[in-house]
Amino acid sequence: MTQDTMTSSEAEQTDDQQTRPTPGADGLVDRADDSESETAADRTLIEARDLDVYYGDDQALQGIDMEIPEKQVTALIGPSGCGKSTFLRSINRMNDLIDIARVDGDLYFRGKNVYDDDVDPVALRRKIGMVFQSPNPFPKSIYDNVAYGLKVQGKDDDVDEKVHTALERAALLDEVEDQLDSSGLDLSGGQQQRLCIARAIAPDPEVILMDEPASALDPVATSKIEDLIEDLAQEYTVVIVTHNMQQAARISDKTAVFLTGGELVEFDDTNKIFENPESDRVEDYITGKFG
Ligand SMILES: Nc1ncnc2c1ncn2[C@@H]1O[C@H](COP(=O)(O)OP(=O)(O)OP(=O)(O)O)[C@@H](O)[C@H]1O
Repeated sequence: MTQDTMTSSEAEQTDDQQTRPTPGADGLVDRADDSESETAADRTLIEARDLDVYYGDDQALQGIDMEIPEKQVTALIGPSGCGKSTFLRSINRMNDLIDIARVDGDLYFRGKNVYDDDVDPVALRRKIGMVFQSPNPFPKSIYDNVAYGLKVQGKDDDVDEKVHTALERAALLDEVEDQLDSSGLDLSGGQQQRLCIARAIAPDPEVILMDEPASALDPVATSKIEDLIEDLAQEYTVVIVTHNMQQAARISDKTAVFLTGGELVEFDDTNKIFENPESDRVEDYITGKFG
C-alpha cells in the first residue's frame, strides 16, 4: 500500500512509527549517534507537555510545557514554593517516592514518555542522576562513595579507572588523590558536594539534575561548583534549580521562570530572560520587585 492509498489514520500511524524512537528492555531510548549534522544544543533531550503535579488535592505544577536542550545548562528559577524542585523531580520520577504526589501529562526523555508503564524508574535514574542541596556523602571512603553507584549497577569492570575519571570530571581528583581511603565526611562542604557530583557522574548518566547545589556553600566553594557545572555541560545535560539569579545568569544557557501557583511564565535563552523578558511579571521578579 502506498501513502496515497492509505486512510489518514493509517498514514499517521506509519509516520508515528517512523518518528518514534524504539525503546530498549528498560523502556528507554539509548543515546543517539553523535555523527548527526545538528549540534547537541539543537536537540531537545527532555520535553514536558501539559505536565501537572499534585500533592494530594494541592496542585504544585500547572500545565508545564518545556523543551530542554541536550548538553546545555538549563536553570529553573522563581520564588519559594513555585514548584521548581517538583519539576526537577518529575524528570527522573523522584516524585514517585512521595506517596501523595501524582503526575498528569507527559514528560519525554529522548522522545519516550518516562511515565509509560514499560519504563523502569531505576534505569531512568541511572540515565538521569541527581545532586541535592546539602552535600550528602555516604559515611564511607572517598573511593567507595564514587564506586558505590558502579557496584550497585554491577559495573564491576575498570572501577579504579572510572572512579578516577569521575573525580577528575568533578574537579576533585587533584585535592584527594592521596587520600582516597579517607572518609568522605572529612572533606570540606565544597569538596563534599564535588564528591557527590563525582558519585552522580560515575555511572555515566546523560543528565544531571541539581537542586540548589551551592546554596549551603561559601562563595569560593560556590564559584568552583559554578565553573564545574559549565564544564560538565560539555558532556552532560544539566538542569539546575537555583534561588540565586546571578548564578542562573552566569552559568545557564536557558532559563525557566516559574511563578507562584506552579506556573511556568517564561522559558527562553538566559540572556533574553535577564535582558529583555517578554512578561512584566518576569521583569518584576528578576529586578527584585517581588519574590
Ligand atoms: N512532599 C511534599 N508533600 C506535600 N507538598 C509538597 C511536597 N513537596 C512540595 N510540596 C508543595 O508543593 C509546592 C511546590 O514545592 P517545591 O518544593 O517544588 O517548590 P520550590 O519552588 O522548589 O520551593 P523552594 O524554592 O522553597 O525549594 C509547595 O506548595 C510545597 O509546599
